Amino acid sequence: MESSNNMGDMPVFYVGQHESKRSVPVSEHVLQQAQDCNYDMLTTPITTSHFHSRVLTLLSSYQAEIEAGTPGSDLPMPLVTPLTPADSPLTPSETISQLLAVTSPWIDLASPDPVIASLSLQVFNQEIAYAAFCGVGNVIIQGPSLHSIYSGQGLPQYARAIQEALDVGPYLNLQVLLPMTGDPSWDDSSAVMGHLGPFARSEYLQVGAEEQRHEEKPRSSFLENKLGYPVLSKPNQAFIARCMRLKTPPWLLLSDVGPIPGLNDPDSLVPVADGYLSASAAADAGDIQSPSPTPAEAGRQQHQKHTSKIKNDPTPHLSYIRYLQRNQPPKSLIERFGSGYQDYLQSPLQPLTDNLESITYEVFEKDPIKYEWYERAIAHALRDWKAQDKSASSTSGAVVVAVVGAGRGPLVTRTLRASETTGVAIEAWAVEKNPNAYVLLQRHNEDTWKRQVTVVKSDMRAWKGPHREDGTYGKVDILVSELLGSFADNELSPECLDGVQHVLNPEHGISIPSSYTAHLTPIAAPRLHADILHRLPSDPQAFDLPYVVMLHAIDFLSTKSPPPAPPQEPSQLSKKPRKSIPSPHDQEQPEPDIQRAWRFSHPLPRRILEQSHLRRGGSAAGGGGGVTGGDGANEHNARFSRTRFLCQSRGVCHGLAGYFETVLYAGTEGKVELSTNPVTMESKSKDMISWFPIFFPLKTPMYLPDGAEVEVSMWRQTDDRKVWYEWLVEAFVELGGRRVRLGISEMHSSKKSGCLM
Ligand SMILES: C[S@@+](CC[C@H](N)C(=O)[O-])C[C@H]1O[C@@H](n2cnc3c(N)ncnc32)[C@H](O)[C@@H]1O
Repeated sequence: MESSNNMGDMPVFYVGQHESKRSVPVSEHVLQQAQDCNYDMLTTPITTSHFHSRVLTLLSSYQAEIEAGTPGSDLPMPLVTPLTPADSPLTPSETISQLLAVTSPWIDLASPDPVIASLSLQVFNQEIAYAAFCGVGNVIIQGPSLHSIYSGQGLPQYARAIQEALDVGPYLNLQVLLPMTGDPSWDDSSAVMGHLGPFARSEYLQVGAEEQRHEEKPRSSFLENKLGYPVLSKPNQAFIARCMRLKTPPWLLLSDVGPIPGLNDPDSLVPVADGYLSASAAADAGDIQSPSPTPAEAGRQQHQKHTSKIKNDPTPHLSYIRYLQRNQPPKSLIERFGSGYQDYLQSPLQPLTDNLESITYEVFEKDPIKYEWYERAIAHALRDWKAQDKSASSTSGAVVVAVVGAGRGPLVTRTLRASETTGVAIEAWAVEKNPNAYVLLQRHNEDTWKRQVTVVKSDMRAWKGPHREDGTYGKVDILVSELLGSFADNELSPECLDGVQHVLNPEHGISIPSSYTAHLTPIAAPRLHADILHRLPSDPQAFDLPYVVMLHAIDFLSTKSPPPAPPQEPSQLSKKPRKSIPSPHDQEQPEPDIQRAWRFSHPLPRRILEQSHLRRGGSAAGGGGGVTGGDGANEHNARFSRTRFLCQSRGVCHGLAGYFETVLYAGTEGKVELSTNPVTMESKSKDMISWFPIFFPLKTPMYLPDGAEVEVSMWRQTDDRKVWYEWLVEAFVELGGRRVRLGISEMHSSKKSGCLM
């Protein structure tokens, strides 16, 4: 279920109330009372217990005939006659669209017994049709039992029923309820009186199926803290926090947490669950794990005081949820900046072939970290240069610094500032090939840089270096560039920097960045897959392209920590720590296994560039040509990696998430680094917003069972005219001590839409 609110900095929670045995029909008065108590919505059953009894009577007469000896083959299917007024509390009204209608939880659409399945389907269809007729917008449907999910038995029947319901009520939103447990023995039907499931005849049940069903205590997600207050475990809090940061956050439904207070006495004053808990409840609400440090007597007193407070709160579960809402951490910078971009697929920029618009530069320049870190790196490099007494390339003795690919000039400003703060004199150059940005660079030089910079309009690969008065060209001591894409090298930084390396001081020259690495991990991303699938008819290459995307509704398939432990007793919860991604709002996310694919560093060793020049010339000494075409002059920038990931829990792989890290400068004062890798971004460049991750999709999603191993082959290919990526995913399992390949993806290739050099 998704709300369409426009979120500000704090998530908004829409909270509904559900009673599985609601005794009164939901009238306008009931709805008003619920809203006065701070619920946003209510559920209503579509049919009554009268209808339920009618269906049970029908079933028992059928079974009586069978027991009396009539062969089942002689009997027609029992037919549920149309609804009567006594069968449903619903009627078309003004308020109906504000209600969530619930289909009967006592049917079993997936039953292996054809009679039970038929009765269930008849009930379900009548309910759906009547709810749609009354003008209901949202219908909640009990999901198939976990037993059917795990055995696969009856699931197609269930799925077909849902498909039919979508035809019967084309304007209905159907929400399928699924338990948050992975225990297949959990039998939800045993908790519902008069459920049709257990009436299935034994000849239709698979051997052992009955034994697998255990009587279950009614379960609750809520735990009691030491003061008796209902609270959620840390993992559940983290799950809610994560969901509430989605572009369209889900609604929350509190199920069987007590009736709506004050219904019998309209004049009574009911306290509103405003999210301000009593001091003691609040102190404890978020921390059910801490042992009570108070002496027994004091604890007893406090408990008594608190119990009376809970008694005075008629909706403690709602109060707690509102408390969580009030205490959600504000959105991080990247979340605020990227809101609206979640799971929105974009084509990667190609700043080498295309000339960027001013607005694109403006977006880059909003990053509060990237430029700051560059300034630090430049300042470190200048201090080291001075301290190590290196000779500079200028005639004046100033260190020559060139920003290549200067855009609108933010890195030039930072370079000048680094010189000022370190007191190291520099000669500043700015090189840019975009003619429009060049206009702004010149204007900046006049207006803000006091003509301290020499601005050059040139492709950096064609730039001969600082032009001297005597007509010669000098060298550059520090070459500053920012040509990185979401997968590090995908905007052709290696090719551009190779092309400008000839201007670098061959002895002491420094490149900022000095190196960068690409990283990847397999992910489940059904929403992205569906989006790309929709594009396929108009773009047959849609699965052969990487996309830049702010990944949101995804799961990391390979994590470093063990899979979630089974539910623990509240008293055990303090023994948690698993390693987790240090994110302010989601401490419980296990750390994904994100592996390095490859690395580039600058400047390149002299001999590698020399060989490249030889190959470009096409001479015999340059070899027999490139393996993917051309003369192979750029082949030193081709890469291949094979990485292996263990996926503890089953899932579906829809593709690969890609990230990068870069060392801007590593010197005597340590390293200055940037990272978009979720594992290291907090420690290396927290709050950096310039880059979203990259996504390499798989055309055919790959099912992975528990414990599967995923092997990713990734290539960076080049034919001297362009650069492209190829990727292939394989899945393996251990069977009887042997490693068996379970599946292999197509070979994906972005060659047709490669990045032009
Ligand atoms: C990602 S933008 C960075 C701009 C700016 N340095 C910043 O950080 O805001 C890369 C810039 O490099 C320029 N560029 C890319 N390849 C280039 C090349 N071969 N020669 C000169 N400029 C280039 C692009 O036009 C663009 O302005």
